[in-house]
Amino acid sequence: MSSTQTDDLDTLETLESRARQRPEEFGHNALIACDNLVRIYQSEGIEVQALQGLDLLIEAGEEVAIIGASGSGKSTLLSVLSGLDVPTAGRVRVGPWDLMAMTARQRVEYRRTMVGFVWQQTARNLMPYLEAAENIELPLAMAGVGRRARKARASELLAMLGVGYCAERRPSQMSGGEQQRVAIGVALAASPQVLFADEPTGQLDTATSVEVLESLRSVNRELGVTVVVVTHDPSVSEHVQRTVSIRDGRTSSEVLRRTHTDEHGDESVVAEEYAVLDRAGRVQLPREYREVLELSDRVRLALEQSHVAIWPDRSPSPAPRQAPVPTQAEESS
Ligand SMILES: Nc1ncnc2c1ncn2[C@@H]1O[C@H](COP(=O)(O)OP(=O)(O)OP(=O)(O)O)[C@@H](O)[C@H]1O
Repeated sequence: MSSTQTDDLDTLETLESRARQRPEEFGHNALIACDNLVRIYQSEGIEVQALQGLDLLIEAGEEVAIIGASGSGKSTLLSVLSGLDVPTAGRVRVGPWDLMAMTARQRVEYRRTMVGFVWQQTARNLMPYLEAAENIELPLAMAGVGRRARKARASELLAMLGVGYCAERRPSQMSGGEQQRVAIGVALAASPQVLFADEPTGQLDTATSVEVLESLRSVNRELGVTVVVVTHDPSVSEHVQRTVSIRDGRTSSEVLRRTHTDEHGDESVVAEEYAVLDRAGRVQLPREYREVLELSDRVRLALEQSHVAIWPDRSPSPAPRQAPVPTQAEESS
């Protein structure tokens, strides 16, 4: 066999083995991966697109707030992530669970073991006729955990959440903030990897809200649980490392808070805002920017050394470095 033939065979084998390999899934390292999620509701013959191709990756151990105006799609996203609703299209995975392909039984198992929930309405979180410790013990009893282990888990969680003194109180004997902190304990009873909180401070005053948010932070730091808070309240972002904004059913921007140490060793928290670039290269420009520069329909793009510039269509032509905007055929090639 000539060397050219051998080379050809090698190439064929390489090609075949490459074809057999599955392409790496979007966000395969993330704990939560939403890939191009679409959720369309049909209501009286009218279609509402609540999620319009939403991409979101959350790593294990993160503490994330998802914020957005009313109608932006937050509750829809939370229903999907909590296994209550199935999206119309796209992919969604939480840990090993493919939420698009779960059976009804798997859905129950997922909700019982993988994730915990805290809802806005305190009445939805706690049994009114049970004491705080009994509320935490209830899901453990249902899972067959022995009495002594249940009691130990309840007092450990109540102490960590700073409400050990409420152990023998019923919900009606506790403040709204205390009830929500006990609710966090109930959500954590079965040691889930992820805690979802839907407007957990919606019914609380500012000072009490801060206490509840600090409790969520200690859950994240001390137990390593990934915490996802969904809210319309932008001030929540001051209490979490990462805030993802949803607009029109898509992630639009993110704020990351990092601790910065200066040359004197003094620490300060720096918050930086980022726009989200989706997998197709789309960026949503903030409305304020669009309004100030009257950007609409068509804009000019230019590739600079370290950034991309955007001009309104009516402005004079930018410098010759202007990047050619690829045609659709070029983009998809
Ligand atoms: N079951 C449903 N049937 C029809 N339309 C729905 C349904 N649920 C939500 N929608 C619509 O989908 C869009 C997104 O709603 P969603 O509740 O997810 O937003 P949200 O950001 O959680 O709002 P809010 O903060 O007010 O709860 C809205 O236009 C809403 O009217």
